[in-house]
Amino acid sequence: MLLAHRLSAEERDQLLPNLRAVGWNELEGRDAIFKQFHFKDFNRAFGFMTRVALQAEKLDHHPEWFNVYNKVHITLSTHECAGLSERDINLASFIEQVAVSMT
Ligand SMILES: C[C@H](O)[C@H](O)[C@H]1CNC2=NC(N)=NC(=O)C2=N1
Repeated sequence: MLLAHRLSAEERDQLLPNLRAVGWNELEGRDAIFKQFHFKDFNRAFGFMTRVALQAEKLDHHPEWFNVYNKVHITLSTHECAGLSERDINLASFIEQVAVSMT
């Protein structure tokens, strides 16, 4: 896989507004993005996680996440570059598509 690089200020200005608009935010104190999802019940939440997990494995890019019942909290960051890379943006975009289809 291509080496990941931390997004530049210009790249962030270009790529983050779409994700901010749907609830993703940059963390303070860590170069990562975060969003909380709420579903109707555990089945929906876990179905969502299953679909994201399979894609994450395919991309070899995995979410840090927390689930209880119908809540899923997700943090995305790239270890290789110790921060936010295009891989996180791509995975977040995929996650959004799945979430829309599950709510
Ligand atoms: C060796 C392998 O490419 C790395 O461990 C992958 C696996 N999944 C990963 N997931 C995330 N979110 N960030 C990474 O840097 C990462 N690295």
